[in-house]
Amino acid sequence: MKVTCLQFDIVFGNPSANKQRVQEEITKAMVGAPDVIVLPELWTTGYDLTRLDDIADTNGAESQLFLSNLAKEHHVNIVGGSIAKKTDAGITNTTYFFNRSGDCIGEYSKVHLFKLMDEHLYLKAGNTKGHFKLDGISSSGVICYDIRFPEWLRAHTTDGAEIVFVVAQWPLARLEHWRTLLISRAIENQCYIVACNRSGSDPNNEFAGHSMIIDPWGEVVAEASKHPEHLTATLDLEKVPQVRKQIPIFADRRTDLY
Ligand SMILES: O=C(O)CCC(=O)C(=O)O
Repeated sequence: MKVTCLQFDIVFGNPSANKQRVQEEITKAMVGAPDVIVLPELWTTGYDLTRLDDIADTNGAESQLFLSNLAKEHHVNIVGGSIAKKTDAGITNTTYFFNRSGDCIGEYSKVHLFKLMDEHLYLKAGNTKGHFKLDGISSSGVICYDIRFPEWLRAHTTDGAEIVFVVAQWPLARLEHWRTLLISRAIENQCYIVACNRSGSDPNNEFAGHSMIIDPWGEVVAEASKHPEHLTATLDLEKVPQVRKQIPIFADRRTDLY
């Protein structure tokens, strides 16, 4: 399974400019014939939280249609980063997953809101897991700050996830946390981690880039620079059962104690 993360700079508070950008980036990325394209967190609006009421996508409908059409047109699976989804219950930071036919095969709203970037003041937390099947492979998607909660990713891998996609706007100031947390989540869950971060900056933060693809042994298969780029790697999914057999941590867990 060949995966490409689209790491790019996001235009602050400008969904139409960002959509145009994503359309161009996906067209460019398809030259390498990936099976899966991954976008970063809040890629339509950026962290323009004070204006979300005006620029969030009602029911996520426009973003879903946009991504579904791209998936269909390019015959590619898309892990749709995340967008600000507005409903009567409030605004959530929501990711959608699409198969090659353009069907939406899953949806996940960030469950851990990041207070350091004021998310709790503008967003509502989700309450469900982010599972989906990608070309038959059990996969999950989580969002940025979620990676600081090992029990949340564990809950996905004990349900069977073999690939965990992470979409993010992770600041440069904590780049080493990003790298260490992602590698740890891969080692402890013996799964592939495919993590797509943005690059560039907004009025409040400079972002780290450094999208990463990590195998179930914790080896970094590919890592981007700080700058906009497409990060591609081929996942060898045989490695998941191999590593899980070699060190059987799922069987050895003491669920009677914790
Ligand atoms: O946990 C962190 O340091 C960064 C998290 C973050 O930027 C986010 O969740 O958007």
